[in-house]
Amino acid sequence: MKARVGFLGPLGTYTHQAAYEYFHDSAIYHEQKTIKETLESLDTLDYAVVPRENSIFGSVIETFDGLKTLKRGTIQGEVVLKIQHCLVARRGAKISDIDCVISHEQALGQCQKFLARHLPSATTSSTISTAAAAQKVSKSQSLNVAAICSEICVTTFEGLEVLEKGIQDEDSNYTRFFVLSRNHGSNQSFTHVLLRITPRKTCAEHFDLTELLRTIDLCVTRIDRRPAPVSEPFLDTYFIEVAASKNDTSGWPDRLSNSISRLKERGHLAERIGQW
Ligand SMILES: O=C(O)C(=O)Cc1ccccc1
Repeated sequence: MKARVGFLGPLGTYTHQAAYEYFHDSAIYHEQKTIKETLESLDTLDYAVVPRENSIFGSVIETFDGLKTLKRGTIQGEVVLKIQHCLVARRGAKISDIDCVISHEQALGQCQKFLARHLPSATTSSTISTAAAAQKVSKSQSLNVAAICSEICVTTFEGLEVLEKGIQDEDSNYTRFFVLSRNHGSNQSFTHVLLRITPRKTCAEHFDLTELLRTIDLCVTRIDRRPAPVSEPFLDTYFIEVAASKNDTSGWPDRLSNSISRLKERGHLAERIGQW
């Protein structure tokens, strides 16, 4: 039976491309409206794919906000995609006609230099995804609005054409995506783990992040931080990615379990929300 995979839709998003890169024809793809809904789709689907971070614009906030309260599923893989953005408008529009550019905030952020140089007086407006922006331009009658999206959108939606290709601020533009699975996998040869940690409330003047990292005592490769889902002001949830070094794969699952136990002993909320 084919796996059922939820992704940030509609068809033509980069997340859709990342999902296809991972599952190819072995899956049936189910588009979801938002990143939050994509993560929640694990209630009924087997897998979900969401964007994690971009090499120009950084972490995808909605994804980490969704992971704060993830109820079902774990991260079991990642996909890295090279991203080439296009400026797309209704057929017949010229770049000088454009007074409004719409896209996902990540794509707008990755093309800031292009927009400042070529469309300095255009307004920008964010959409739920890049393909949602292309779909909106396709449905509109206006020649004054353009979307930033993948070239694929020109064949996915009617009446569109590419005004400019490769408009991202750096030629080298990559996005990492997480692949989540509804069921916990049995893969024992993982090299990456994502920990979700909400530190215990501290009476001290400052929360000591160095102490937290010392307690973990593993190779930390990424730290993301979002406000914790509690009413306490300035209490944060940390997403800490740890990786095994090449010559350290054998004992590392045990060292990881020990780290999590130590964190819990010190009163922190600590969970493993992915391993791949
Ligand atoms: O909107 C999309 O196409 C996405 O998949 C999110 C995104 C946006 C910009 C770069 C990478 C991922």
